Amino acid sequence: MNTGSPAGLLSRYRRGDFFLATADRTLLARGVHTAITDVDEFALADRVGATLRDGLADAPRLAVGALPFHSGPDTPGHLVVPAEAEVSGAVHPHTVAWSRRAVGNPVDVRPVPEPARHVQAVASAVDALAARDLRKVVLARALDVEFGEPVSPEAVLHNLVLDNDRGYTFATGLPNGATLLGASPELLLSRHGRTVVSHPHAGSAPRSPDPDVDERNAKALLASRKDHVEHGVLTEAVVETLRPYCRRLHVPSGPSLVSTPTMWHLGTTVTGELSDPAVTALHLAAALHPTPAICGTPTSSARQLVTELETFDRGYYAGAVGWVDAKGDGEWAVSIRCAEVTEHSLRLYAGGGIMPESDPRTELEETSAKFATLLRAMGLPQE
Ligand SMILES: C=C(O[C@H]1C=CC=C(C(=O)O)[C@@H]1O)C(=O)O
Repeated sequence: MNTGSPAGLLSRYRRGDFFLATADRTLLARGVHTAITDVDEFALADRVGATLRDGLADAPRLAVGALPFHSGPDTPGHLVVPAEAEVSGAVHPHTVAWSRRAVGNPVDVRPVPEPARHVQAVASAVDALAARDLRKVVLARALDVEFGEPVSPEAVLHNLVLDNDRGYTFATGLPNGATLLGASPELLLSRHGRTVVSHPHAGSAPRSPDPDVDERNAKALLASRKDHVEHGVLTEAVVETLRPYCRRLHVPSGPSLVSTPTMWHLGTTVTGELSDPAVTALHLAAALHPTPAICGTPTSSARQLVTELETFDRGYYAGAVGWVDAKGDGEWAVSIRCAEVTEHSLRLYAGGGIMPESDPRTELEETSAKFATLLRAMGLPQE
């Protein structure tokens, strides 16, 4: 694998490439040596593992790509062994002097569904929680932004990197030719040797430009029983999934406050030591996905309710984006705070966890606040 300057990697990113910037690493992968798609995520992990282990004399020994929210013939898990890959240190120390890139003016911005319909869906979800014995469900909505001219994913990604000096800023090509790009705060799973880490996020409050309001929002989140229960459901599921794979697991006694430029969240860093070092990062990501951060509990009835109440297909939103190498190491972020980019348009996605106490209007506002990550990178005002 080649090394280059982190800023050089971002400037060389082009539509269709894979790019991931984290707190300590920048990865750019280009071209396709071998594409591997599968609707079964464990089969995908096995096939990718076998391809990488067999040795690739003429390609980097890693695979990059995306898992969808729900696999199907049109949205399979999709990984690529790239033709070339470059890795370097963190990009963020280099971005201070950069200026923003222009993205252009949209000709149309359309919520999907209409906000009033999302409010109704949240109210129906609250009723369904009790009727179907669900602890939590995550409902999302979309925002379609149309441009009169071809839109530049390079410019949006540049601005996302500039805005987000933490978390996981990514772009990846999808099997339908579109690009998924975003800046997620949430680590589904990383594996380095025997060490595995997951950083589940649930429980939200918007950031505010007014420091007093901002602090008040953070304190209210830390004190909110509803958000702690919502977060507890998630951490419990992550811990229960990882436990059989780990000979040691460290789980903090409670969540801590996590900030992004647009949101406050509750997050818990779960750290484990693998019993069997042959289990790859992609296999563990497949085991964890979909967590209650983006689906609900119990998983299958929550997923059923999502299908009934949402009016659009999530595609690769609320899936995972990342890489795995021949050793089985890798890093997978939950694909939230993201958009699917086609030639002339972006579809932005945002969701929120619905609990029995959820207020439909507040849940609508939470999704508006979450859209701000992408809207800001596009130079557009908050919805
Ligand atoms: C589902 C999303 O966020 C998840 C991650 C953090 C907090 C969340 C919440 O408080 O609802 C969501 O579980 C999204 O951004 O689309």
